[in-house]
Amino acid sequence: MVGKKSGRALMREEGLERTDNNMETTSWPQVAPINQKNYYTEFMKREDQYLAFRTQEEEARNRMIQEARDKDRALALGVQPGTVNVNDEGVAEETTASVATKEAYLSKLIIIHPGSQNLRIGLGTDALPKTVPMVIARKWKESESEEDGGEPKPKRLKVDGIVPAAANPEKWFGEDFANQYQAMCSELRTRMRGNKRRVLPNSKELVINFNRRTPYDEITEHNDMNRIEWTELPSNPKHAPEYFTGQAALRIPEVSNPRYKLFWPIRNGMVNEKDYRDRSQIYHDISKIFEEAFKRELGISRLKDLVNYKCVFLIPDLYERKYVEMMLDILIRDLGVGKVCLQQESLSATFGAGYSISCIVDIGAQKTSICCVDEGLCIEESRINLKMGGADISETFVKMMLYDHFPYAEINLKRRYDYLLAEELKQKYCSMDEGDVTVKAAEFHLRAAGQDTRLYHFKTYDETMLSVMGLFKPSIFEQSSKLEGRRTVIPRSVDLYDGSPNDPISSAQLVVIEAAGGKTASVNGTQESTTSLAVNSTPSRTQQFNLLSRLKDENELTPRSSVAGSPGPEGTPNPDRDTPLGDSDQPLIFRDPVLEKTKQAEERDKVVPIMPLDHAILESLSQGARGDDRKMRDFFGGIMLVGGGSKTPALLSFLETRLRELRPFYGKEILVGPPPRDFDPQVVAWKGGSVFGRLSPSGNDSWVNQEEYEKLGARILVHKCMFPW
Ligand SMILES: Nc1ncnc2c1ncn2[C@@H]1O[C@H](COP(=O)(O)OP(=O)(O)OP(=O)(O)O)[C@@H](O)[C@H]1O
Repeated sequence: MVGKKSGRALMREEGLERTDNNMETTSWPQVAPINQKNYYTEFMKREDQYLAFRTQEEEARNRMIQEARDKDRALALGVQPGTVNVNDEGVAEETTASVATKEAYLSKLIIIHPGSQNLRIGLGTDALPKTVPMVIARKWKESESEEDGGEPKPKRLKVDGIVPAAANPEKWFGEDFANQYQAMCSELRTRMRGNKRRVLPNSKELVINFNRRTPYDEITEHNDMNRIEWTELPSNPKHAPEYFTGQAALRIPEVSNPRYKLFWPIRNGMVNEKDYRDRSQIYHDISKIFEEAFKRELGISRLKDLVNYKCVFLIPDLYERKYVEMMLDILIRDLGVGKVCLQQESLSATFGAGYSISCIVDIGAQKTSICCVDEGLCIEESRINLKMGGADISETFVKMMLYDHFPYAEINLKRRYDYLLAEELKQKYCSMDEGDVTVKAAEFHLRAAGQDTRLYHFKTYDETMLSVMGLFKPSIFEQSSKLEGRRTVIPRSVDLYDGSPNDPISSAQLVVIEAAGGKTASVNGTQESTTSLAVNSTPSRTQQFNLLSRLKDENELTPRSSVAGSPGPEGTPNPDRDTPLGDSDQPLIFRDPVLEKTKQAEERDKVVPIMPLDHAILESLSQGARGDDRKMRDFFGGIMLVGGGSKTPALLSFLETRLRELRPFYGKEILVGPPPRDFDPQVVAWKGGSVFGRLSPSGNDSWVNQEEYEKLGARILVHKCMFPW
């Protein structure tokens, strides 16, 4: 029987071999293996397999059903619901019913724009947001001004162990500051002379002499018409509230019983790791600030009602993933908001202004962000985040005034009333108009809890302009503490699969960091040499993968710690590691991509990215235009300044002139403007969030609801963000 299989063999093949008692070995049905060559699967290939899309579809279906029901009900009542009627003059009018539905929708829409200094919050029905300080005061053993042995801000340097006497304030801030300040003064004088402005040689002396010898006047409390209402505490300290938020926190007397300390949970547009020791405290502080704002500013007294609300939340353009994840968790899980949608600040500012293409420069309190926006998208590579802003201007203004014998020599920005005073003086007197650089008389009231009001008279000269000029010469700003505590509380975000850092970074930001790395102070205050952080230095994922596979194929994987080309044990070259690959004579260097990315991220974290504002804008523009001259001209013609710092008088025209000087080729095409229609630059981004939130649910698919968040957490953002997550 050659060539013929036995019956038993056939049965074995089919799995039907029977035992001696003639029964099958298994009762399980035998499935023939499928041909792997024609293997095909639809797994994760259709939208309906993703929870995010499925939920959207379900919602759309439910909405349609609801609308049909509403329509039927309205027809039964004799009104035309949700339609547009054409009136006698042929003008389209929305019916009362549809307007009412819209109103109801907007009254359940919350827009939140948090900042380092201010929180802007409002409902969809509000024309403008409410602004509250983004601060919380908690019961503490000492107030912030008593910490560090009462070290004042700006810090007065000690000479031979003691702070120089008030008669010598020029020595308070060190030689470096003094030299820079003097250089800026003479530069300004030269510039003003060049612009045919009158410069009196003895202006500085006039100011110093006046400030040195003018005493203050005292006004008794009952004669002070504008006295401050301080936050009242119960006489029994045991009954004192655990915390205060917003304006009430700023108005707690310094030496209260019990003591309170102010915490600002956001710093430079990121989580404040300098003043906090653990993540949960930051989390709860932010949550409390939002909760109080919901109650006091929006009138939502019961948190459980928030489930019926939607929230548009504005995040920085160059956000940190951990920051965004924390905010989302606070809103959805801790506070119970029904739906949340994330929106980038610059994009939102263009929505608020109604521009389709623009370069947004947002000068806030502690950060200045720059980003080119084109057709509803932030151009990723153009995003820049500079760690400087209005707070630096305030501090530098105070330093310059003190240097020029400011009569209130004890000013300490860590004290609440002094911080508010500095803000007031800056906003009142600082300007970028050269015409304002004259000797001017000024005055202020110093109002501190428990003491009589003092009326100070003083004079200013060029301090008012030079402090703002710091935006163009940021080395005059105090940088030493800007990186304090960085990465001590919140670890860097890493990729779920390979563990490499995955916070977004842009080419423009890398250029800023590289430029700053060579000359700025690092965390420990020492000078660092420029580190190579250029975009091209990082191999792309495909390159890394190809290299790895080649290495694996050739069995040449070197251990992580050893690098090819480094000497062998006795300092001799290691032939195993120095083997050339293919035709190349170069030794193969295997770099662990994850390790390298981590190192680069660590290097970046050690540098304060500061750069003159005008140069940073040019860098962002060139990355945004990507070599397209027409785009470049469009961006140059639409530079919009927003944020509180942009309200400084004449800053726009000064910046415009600087940019035209730097790029004479584009000349008058360069236009720097405020938001249109006299919009407050501080709230234009919030307004854009409101515009975005008003889009009909079918036009906006970036809402994250509670159910999705419970199931997938922050991973849902991959499908929900309009920007790459
Ligand atoms: N009229 C004004 N002139 C000059 N500066 C002003 C004026 N009004 C507000 N500022 C400054 O603007 C800053 C606050 O701006 P803004 O509210 O945009 O900051 P933020 O959003 O809280 O901060 P960040 O953008 O850093 O997160 C403060 O430094 C404040 O002193």
